[in-house]
Amino acid sequence: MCAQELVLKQRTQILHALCCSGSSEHLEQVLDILLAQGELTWEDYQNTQVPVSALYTKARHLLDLVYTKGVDTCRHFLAALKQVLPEELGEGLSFSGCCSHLEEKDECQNTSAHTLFTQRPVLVCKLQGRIEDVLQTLVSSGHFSSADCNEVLLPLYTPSQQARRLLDHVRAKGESAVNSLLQYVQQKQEFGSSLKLEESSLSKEFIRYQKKLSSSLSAQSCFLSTYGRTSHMPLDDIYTEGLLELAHDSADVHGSLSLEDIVGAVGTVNEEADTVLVSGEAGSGKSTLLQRLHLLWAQGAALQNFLLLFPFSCRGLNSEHRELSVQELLFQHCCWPDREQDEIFQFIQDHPHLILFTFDGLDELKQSFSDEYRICCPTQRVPVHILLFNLIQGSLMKGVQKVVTSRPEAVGPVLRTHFRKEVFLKGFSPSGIDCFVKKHHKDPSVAAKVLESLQSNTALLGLCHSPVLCWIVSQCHKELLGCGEGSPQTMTDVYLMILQHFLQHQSSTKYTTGSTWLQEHKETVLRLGHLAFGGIKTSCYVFSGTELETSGLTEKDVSLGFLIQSRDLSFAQNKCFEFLHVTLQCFFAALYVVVSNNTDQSMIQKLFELRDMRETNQSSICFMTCLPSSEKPEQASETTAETPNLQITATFVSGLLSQRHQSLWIPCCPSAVMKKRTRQVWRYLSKGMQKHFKSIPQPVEGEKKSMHAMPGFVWLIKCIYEMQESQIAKDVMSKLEVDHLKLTYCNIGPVECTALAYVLRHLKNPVGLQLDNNSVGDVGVEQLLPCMHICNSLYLRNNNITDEGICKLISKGIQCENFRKIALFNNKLTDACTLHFSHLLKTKQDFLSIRLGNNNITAEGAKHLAEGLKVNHSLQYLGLWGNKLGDPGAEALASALESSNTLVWLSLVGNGVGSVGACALANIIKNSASLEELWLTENCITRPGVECLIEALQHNTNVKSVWLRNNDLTLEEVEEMAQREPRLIF
Ligand SMILES: Nc1ncnc2c1ncn2[C@@H]1O[C@H](COP(=O)(O)OP(=O)(O)OP(=O)(O)O)[C@@H](O)[C@H]1O
Repeated sequence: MCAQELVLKQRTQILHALCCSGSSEHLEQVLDILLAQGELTWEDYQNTQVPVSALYTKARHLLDLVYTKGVDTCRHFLAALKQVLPEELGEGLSFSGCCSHLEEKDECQNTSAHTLFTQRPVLVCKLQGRIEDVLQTLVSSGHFSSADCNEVLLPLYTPSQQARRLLDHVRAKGESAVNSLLQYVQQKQEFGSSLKLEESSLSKEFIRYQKKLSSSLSAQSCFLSTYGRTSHMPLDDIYTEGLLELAHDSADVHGSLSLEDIVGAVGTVNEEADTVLVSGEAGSGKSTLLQRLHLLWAQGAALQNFLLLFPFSCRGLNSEHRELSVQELLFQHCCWPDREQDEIFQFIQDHPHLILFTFDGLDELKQSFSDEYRICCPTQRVPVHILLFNLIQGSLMKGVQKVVTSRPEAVGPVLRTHFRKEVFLKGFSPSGIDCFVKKHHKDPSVAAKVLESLQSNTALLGLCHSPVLCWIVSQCHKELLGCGEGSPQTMTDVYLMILQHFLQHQSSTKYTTGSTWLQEHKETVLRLGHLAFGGIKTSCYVFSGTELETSGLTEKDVSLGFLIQSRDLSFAQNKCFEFLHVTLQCFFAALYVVVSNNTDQSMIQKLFELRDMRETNQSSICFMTCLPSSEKPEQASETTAETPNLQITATFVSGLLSQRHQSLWIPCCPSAVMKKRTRQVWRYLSKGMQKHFKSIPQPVEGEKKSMHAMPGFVWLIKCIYEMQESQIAKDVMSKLEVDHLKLTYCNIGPVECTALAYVLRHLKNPVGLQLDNNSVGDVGVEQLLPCMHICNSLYLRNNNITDEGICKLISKGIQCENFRKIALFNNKLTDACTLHFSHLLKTKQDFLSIRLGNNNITAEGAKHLAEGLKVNHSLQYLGLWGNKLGDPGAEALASALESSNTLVWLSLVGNGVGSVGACALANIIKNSASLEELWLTENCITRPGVECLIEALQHNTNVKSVWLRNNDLTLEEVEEMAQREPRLIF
């Protein structure tokens, strides 16, 4: 069949292929090609591109046109179509044979204006992303006015349409303007020879490259590395959703974010920035989350608006010592295009919004962030960390979206200004732990036993919110289920369990007592410890064969499974190794510090004093000053990225020196040395705490003495907890004299709650404990119970607490003499919790304040509360704003409180109580001798409701204000009533 017949026969399919996307882009590309080939004249082009015509009309016009022009034009048309829509044509349309006899038209016209035609498709592609620059050149050369520029830049045009309008305008301006444009193009090095590029080869090569990149990503990310040699666990089988929250409150998000939300618009705080930060503690699952994103993209299951995804690991980038350009970075570190490298890179530059870069573990990068050295040229070669910083800031490859992961401590204020938003990864939720354990153990009876043992050991359950610890616990289920009374309580216990698990897995001997297994493997542990410690000191997480040899590691040591082969270093010539997880490296480093006879005595001092340096905000690296200069990393410009791992190491040192583990060391180490090391750690912890307490400012007269904890405080209490030495907790805490302890926004989860309770229970005097805006959760609440007796007030705003947590909290609180106030707004409470509060009110006749704002309490809950309020003679403050009490709820509360002689403050803001509710509440005003403030803002109250309140106020001089803002009243009503009763606040 000839081309002309084909155009006629397949008219419907061709029309559909050109227009079904709704965008005119495909049609315009075909027109560009035909214009370039001289198959269409400028007049033909203009007749087709009549601005007011619909897309289908234009396409039909083109089909008619090429048909009437004859078989040759039809052949060129079909070839152009195939070039623009190769995929489409593979499926629906077949033109085989008809495009094969294309002959290049020998054009001998040689004017510049003619070049605009012949090169049109390439110029359209190349000019995108540079339009403003070109326009500036044309304005400077006097060829364009600002009105011309505005016409080109009309916002309704897509970037490619802007490029076409630019070419058309330039053509209309004459030869000189055309020359000026072509000169501009020639000057740009990257245009050069690529002007001769065949568009068809780019699209084909691009698709080939995309496939290569996605299959390599799929291969890299389909298994989890922690399962290393023990088993191959497909990510799809084990991946469990973690808790993802925005760092900044956002009205449009409640609860956890989805993976796609990470790159979505939700929670954006800086519109100008292209980089999203995912931050989370060690082992919270940041790398795994990125791995999941990569896999989903490669499988075509998510992020499909990105055509290319380039994954980087900062750990891998540390080993790149060459200077690279962006192009080299992308192609050499991620995926090499077999052909058309420059064109593919040009495409990336021209379509930044279709590209995603991910950078895992910014905290592991040896150089700290600095924005001193700015570059914007993608072909400029610079050290890789400078490339990285410029990409993050957006001075390079503006518009490309980037996702960066890091521990929170490693991100300083300057770097933070470059983020579009920050998302916290908070590890597993309680149901996540459940789900993970069930996925890990295919045998449901084993999973059930593991979960049961976690429920009976809530300290361990708290630890399992961290995915890496949940993995260890699941991996060591045999040890866990067999350990009876000595079930792990601390992070150190859990890591000792995995140590024992791996060592015994390889050993033929079965040990019966704890001490023997370590003694047997002491040398191996020390060799691994030496390697780990050397790495932690210098922020090195990847080791060459030579480094393994220097630490004396044997093949057998390596085969134990603590070390795995690095996969980030595809460019490295030789095999490299890394620890299964960086926290395991910290653990081995700590083992080395504790057990080795060779460690410098001052090592412990350096580990613990590092803390002080950070607390006093000195960014110099104390620990590093002790190293030989060859081992020092570059001067940190902002934060010391390596500090978190030194801190974790120090925490493990505290745990390993605990009295509970002394029996492990007796056969390996002289006990005098161990005692000395223990005393040393004890001293530093004690000194650290005292220093912290001394920094508390003296209270202003009349105010309570309050301590706002610095992050170092949380770390110190975690070390004390790891030591499991109640004497040290007692010694330290007896010196703390404050009335209020504030730990808001301190990343307090269940693990930190365990440590807090461990030390706070030794305080001499009761305190107010403020833990607002953390991730305490029900498990954390349970962990706090041992220190409830010392809390006179507890503030737990925004902490994911449910009725279950409240049930435990109240049953303990009732027994605590000092406990008088509780604030729980913004949690997940429902009517079920009010039964417990009612019980509290009935039982504790000295309770002063209950604040339950922004939960899900309805009239039913109000009725339960009323039961308690009726018989309570102490409550002064009751806050229930932002619930759903309605008028029945208000009525129930009013009847319970009307005879209260203690209630001073009542807030029912935003509860839809209406006028009926307001009239009922007026009875409290009428009868109460204590009430001072009643808050009824946003309650749909109309005039009759306010009239009741006014009437009641005439009988009460004690009430100071009744807040009535945003109710259903007219301006005139407000004015009139405010005059009648000045205590009404509108
Ligand atoms: N979402 C998840 N589903 C299943 N397992 C997970 C998940 N997240 C983490 N894990 C387990 O925890 C281990 C540690 O997680 P990961 O390395 O991702 O943490 P990280 O936050 O990147 O740690 P670090 O900051 O120390 O590098 C993983 O190797 C895996 O075994």
